[in-house]
Amino acid sequence: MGNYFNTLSLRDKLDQLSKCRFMDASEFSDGVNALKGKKIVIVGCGAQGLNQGLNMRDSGLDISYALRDAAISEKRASFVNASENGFTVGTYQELIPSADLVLNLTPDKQHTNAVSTVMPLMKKGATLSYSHGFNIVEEGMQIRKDLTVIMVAPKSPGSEVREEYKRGFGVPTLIAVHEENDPEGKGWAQAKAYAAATGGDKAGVLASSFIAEVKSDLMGEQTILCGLLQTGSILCFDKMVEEGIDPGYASKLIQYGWETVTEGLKYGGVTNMMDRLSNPAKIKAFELSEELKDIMRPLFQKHMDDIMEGNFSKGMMEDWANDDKNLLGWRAATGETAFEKTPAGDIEISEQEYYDNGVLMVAFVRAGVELAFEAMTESGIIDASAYYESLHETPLIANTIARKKLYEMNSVISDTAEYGCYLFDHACKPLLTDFMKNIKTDVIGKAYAKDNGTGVDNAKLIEINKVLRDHPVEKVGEFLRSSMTAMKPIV
Ligand SMILES: NC(=O)C1=CN([C@@H]2O[C@H](COP(=O)(O)OP(=O)(O)OC[C@H]3O[C@@H](n4cnc5c(N)ncnc54)[C@H](OP(=O)(O)O)[C@@H]3O)[C@@H](O)[C@H]2O)C=CC1
Ligand SMILES: CC[C@](O)(C(C)=O)C(=O)O
Ligand SMILES: [Mg+2]
Ligand SMILES: [Mg+2]
Repeated sequence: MGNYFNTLSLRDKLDQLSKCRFMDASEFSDGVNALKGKKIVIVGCGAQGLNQGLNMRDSGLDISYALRDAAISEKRASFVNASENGFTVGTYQELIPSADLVLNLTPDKQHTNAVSTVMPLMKKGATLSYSHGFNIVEEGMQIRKDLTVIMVAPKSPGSEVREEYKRGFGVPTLIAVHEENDPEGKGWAQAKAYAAATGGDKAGVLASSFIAEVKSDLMGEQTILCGLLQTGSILCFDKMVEEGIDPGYASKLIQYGWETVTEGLKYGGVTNMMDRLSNPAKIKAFELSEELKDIMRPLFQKHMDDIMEGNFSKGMMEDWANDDKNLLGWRAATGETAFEKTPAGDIEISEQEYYDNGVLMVAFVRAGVELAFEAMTESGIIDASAYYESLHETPLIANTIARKKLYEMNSVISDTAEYGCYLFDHACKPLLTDFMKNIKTDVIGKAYAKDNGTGVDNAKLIEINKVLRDHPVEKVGEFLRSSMTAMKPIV
């Protein structure tokens, strides 16, 4: 075993990275039929395992959970989650041999161990599925040649996979078939049915590759999705308190502010989010985000390069082998931040006030979305995938912060994402020290002056609007959102 991506020629690498086709709704006309009546066994009942299973059962499929013996005998959270939701739960020996489709939804760190244990028990010709391709791409896991290997990767935390499904919508999903494991040619039909069963087809599905999924997923989660939201939360909170804003107000503005401003993003892209500001505030947010882009661009590019070259996965696997020393230290430090420890105050903040008093947060979101999108597409990742990984998923992660701050975000996302989030955050905060020295409460904590004495420079405003609307993330976003007809408001 070794890094599979690094064994490929440059030509093959580029070919795999560019595999990403937006699927037409008509390709899902067969719904879940390819899996109807099949025995589907999920290994692991955590963030993705439980929520995907609930959606798939509601879509009419036969779902049960195979858990480790100790999880059953000790009645661990996974056992309680599955059994209290009325699913059949059994040991590997009891459930895996008769399974037609096994969903490996254990943490990535455990994949080699879990797959090595489960694979010998799988019947000939069965299918093994992943929701993230790290084990295949970064670790080079080899799967028995009679087994079909597919991937159905929701571009969302597990909790939101369920919430969006209950709203009658879904989350964008990447599907793939491992080319080395499709002996019966049934992989694509099963992956499509699985994506339909989780509701993914309502939001948009990309027919992609394991490689394209891994490289884009790691980049999104480390930078804009989790890393930058963590950095932005901590810096904005500390600044407000330093400048005399009531800590309860500051805490609330951030905890719920990301969710509110990124709801505007989800509906109408960066353009709509920025349009929610007054014209003077929009000009200010644009200027701040341009500055942020210049400062943070090298860091975004470094993360993309490290992911592509395998340096990121190597470093994280070294931490796995070192009992997660870095991860656990970073997790503890996050729990000690003032933002995390200050409860949101019992103060009414209107939807518009989140925008008006959160100009810097809007600037962070615009800068992060555009930088992540640019770094991904410059490295060969297709624009639709980069859009889902940057712009569309940011509000889904923001929803988790609204529930219980950074603790909730970092608990709900995968261990891989959590590691990358801290790695980015620890590199990003020092980079922004000088930038933050010039920040005052006019852009975070209080409303930006409607007219700061100079009025609005029309020519400048027109130019800014053009720059925002002409960014490639806005172009592809307009196309992808046109098929999201079932999207429902959250805020
Ligand atoms: N978190 C998310 O929202 C997303 C995750 N993904 C991907 O989905 C997959 C699952 O991630 P996630 O849902 O976060 O995982 P979780 O950490 O939530 O999964 C925990 C589950 O895995 C079980 N488990 C842990 N170790 C082992 C092991 N060695 N053998 C068998 N079972 C084990 C646990 O059972 P036990 O009770 O026995 O400990 C528990 O049921 C990953 O590939 C991840 O990258 C993709 C998109 C988003
Ligand atoms: C954002 C992190 C993620 O990739 C996800 C929820 O999509 C993960 O691995 O948790
Ligand atoms: Mg992801
Ligand atoms: Mg991930």
